[in-house]
Amino acid sequence: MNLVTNAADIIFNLIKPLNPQQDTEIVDLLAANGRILAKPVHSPLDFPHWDNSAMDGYAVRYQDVQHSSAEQPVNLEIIAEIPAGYQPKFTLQPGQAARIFTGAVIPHGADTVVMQERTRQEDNQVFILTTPQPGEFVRRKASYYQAGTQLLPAGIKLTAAEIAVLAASQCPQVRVYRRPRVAIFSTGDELVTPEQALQPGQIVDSNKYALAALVSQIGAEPILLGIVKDNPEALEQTITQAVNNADIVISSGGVSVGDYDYVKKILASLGATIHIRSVEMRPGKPLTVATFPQSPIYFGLPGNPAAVLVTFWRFVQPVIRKLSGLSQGWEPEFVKVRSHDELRSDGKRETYIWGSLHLIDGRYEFHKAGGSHSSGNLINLAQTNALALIPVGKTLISPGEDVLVLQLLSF
Ligand SMILES: Nc1nc2c(c(=O)[nH]1)N[C@H]1C(S)=C(S)[C@@H](COP(=O)(O)OP(=O)(O)OC[C@H]3O[C@@H](n4cnc5c(N)ncnc54)[C@H](O)[C@@H]3O)O[C@H]1N2
Ligand code: MOO
Ligand SMILES: [Mg+2]
Repeated sequence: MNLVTNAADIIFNLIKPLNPQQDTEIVDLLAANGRILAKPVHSPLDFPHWDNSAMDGYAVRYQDVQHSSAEQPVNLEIIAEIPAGYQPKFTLQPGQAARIFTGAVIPHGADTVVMQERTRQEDNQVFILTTPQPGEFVRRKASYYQAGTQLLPAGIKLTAAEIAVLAASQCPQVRVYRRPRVAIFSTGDELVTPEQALQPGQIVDSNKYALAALVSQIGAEPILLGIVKDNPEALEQTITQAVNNADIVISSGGVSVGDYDYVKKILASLGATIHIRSVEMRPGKPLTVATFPQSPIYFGLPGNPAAVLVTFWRFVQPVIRKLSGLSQGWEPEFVKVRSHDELRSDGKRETYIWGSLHLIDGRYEFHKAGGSHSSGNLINLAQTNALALIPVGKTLISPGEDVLVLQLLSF
């Protein structure tokens, strides 16, 4: 049995990210939200594109106004007005000012803007009531970004700010990694779909829905292969179909030691290399991880619904994010917070307890979900957003004590 951290090392090292040459596609910027940039972007534009004003006011020559004050204001002749969107065609001479507005181009000769609240205008004269800083309120050409240098590196996730940057640099389309394809199926003779009437002993296949939501939430494409009976031939057929059509395969159920738990046997018979057979964690002990030559990775998640969610968050989510081309930040991140409740474990396996983080007086606090923490109980996982971790060897975390928590970020 592997410790959780050893299992994580083994699993995360199995993953090679998608190929930046072959595994990419071009998408419109409006469809790029959440996608991973596959190629660094360089822009031929400087930012700002030209010297421009940060304020509504007057463009002046600093030399003219360097001794100006409310008591002894310098007055300048207003020779022009420059709204945003126009290129001034004159050069400001000594003793002159130009009326200017935010975003408008600074005329030749001017080097400083005085905001209008610090001036007084009379006809075509402006009185400067303070001494500005040299260059004040001028947004200098190329001071934010220099044309030709790297604007955005490959391997980052595109969200609002990155998409705005790409739009501003006139990239209406962008090359991103394709979405990883993730095949999902559930195993078990007892499983039915939510539409089917339940017969005695049956249970709805909720794992499919949990996994489909998790996979799409992190930007991958779920391929839903349905319910497979606890039958070696059926399993063999579905596993073969899955590994030939996906980057990652996720099954749930059938990985423990029962007579109908066939997944490990079938994986071995199909020539897979099994890297993980069980992990010292609760829930999730019989987690099984294998690789096939034609597919990066197979996750046999334990069937219990809570085990599915916990093992997905701890192992599968980072794998999908690493595979998807994210160069940084794909690993699970634990934060230390105060526990509001008593948390208990038998101390034998690393234990994950679901609950939620609450902001109390500016500090996060972990609140354990009420109800049963059995790995068969799915109900109280609803509306949780964090998993608290009790390490091997520790049996109790008291209220007020620090605890490590995995935040269940949606993306
Ligand atoms: N003798 C032992 N028995 C068990 C052990 C053990 O070490 N020795 N481990 C237990 C642990 S821990 C877990 S976790 C489960 C894992 O079992 P399997 O992965 O073999 O899963 P199944 O037996 O097929 O199902 C377990 C449980 O989950 C329900 N289930 C299965 N699939 C779904 C689904 N798609 N949607 C909703 N619920 C599902 C299933 O009905 C069972 O109740 O093994 C323990 N046993
Ligand atoms: O690992 Mo199992 O999920 O504890 O019940
Ligand atoms: Mg079983």
